[in-house]
Amino acid sequence: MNAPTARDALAMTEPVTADDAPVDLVIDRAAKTFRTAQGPVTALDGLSLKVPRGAFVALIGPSGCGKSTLLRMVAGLEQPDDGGAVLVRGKHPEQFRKEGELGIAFQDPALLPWRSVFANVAFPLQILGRPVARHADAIRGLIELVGLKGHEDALPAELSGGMRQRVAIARALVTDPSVLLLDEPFGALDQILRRTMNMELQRIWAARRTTTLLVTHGIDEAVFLADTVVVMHARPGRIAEVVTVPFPRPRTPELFGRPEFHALCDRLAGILHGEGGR
Ligand SMILES: Nc1ncnc2c1ncn2[C@@H]1O[C@H](COP(=O)(O)OP(=O)(O)OP(=O)(O)O)[C@@H](O)[C@H]1O
Repeated sequence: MNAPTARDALAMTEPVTADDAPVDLVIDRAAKTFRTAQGPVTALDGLSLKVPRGAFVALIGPSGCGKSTLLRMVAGLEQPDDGGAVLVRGKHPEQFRKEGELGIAFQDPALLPWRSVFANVAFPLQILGRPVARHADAIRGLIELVGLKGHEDALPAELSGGMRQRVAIARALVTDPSVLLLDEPFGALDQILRRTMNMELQRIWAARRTTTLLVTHGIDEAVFLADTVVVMHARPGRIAEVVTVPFPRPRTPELFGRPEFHALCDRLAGILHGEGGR
């Protein structure tokens, strides 16, 4: 494993936003090399990052740079190699997840087809052994929050792709998690629906201020939603630059057309393609 770069060290020592919020997520020299039949594949190479409570952080980078591996580590689904560590609110991620403190939504909403919207949203509570009946009002409130009021009894097959993603987001929030992990949650949606979902996600995040880590291929989506964009490079996966997004909230769709928005997207694209971006 290589030593962390100066940039990684900077990202490690400074939270990704400037305020004094407590740190929710500490990623310390996280490295991951997979042993495959074709030889070792280094997905992550000593990546360090701190995320303060309530922040919205987007991870962008080329395919294969280790974004999903990193998210899976934060979810406790993958262990960092020796020498690295991930802590969520001071706890091991797996413990944090098992306590229902982590909400997770991936590109495939993976709803249970025989269960209604209500029952799908309730599912993580059942896994944790919590009584659904006692949380029924909260579940209905979440379904309303994601804009699906009136669809509580619908089956996944009766919903559009965007509606299914909203169910997945409601399900990720049902345990009232402290940290939300989203891996390309809108990747399968068309551009118009994606923008709508970006607005929805901003509204949901503003209502709850859950610390959020979003993996996306969409530079515009990252800039629209995040306080901070972490740009990664591939082979091996590491941080290229941590960029603060200066636009005030709430952000409206009109931001997508503004010159300063395009300028920041261009800068990020430059960093992604190794042009420095400054
Ligand atoms: N379980 C695994 N076994 C072997 N190699 C793996 C495994 N998981 C990931 N990799 C490899 O690690 C590297 C990083 O994969 P990862 O899925 O984290 O990248 P990514 O940035 O999320 O990619 P994408 O944007 O295409 O989803 C890739 O080269 C991938 O092939």
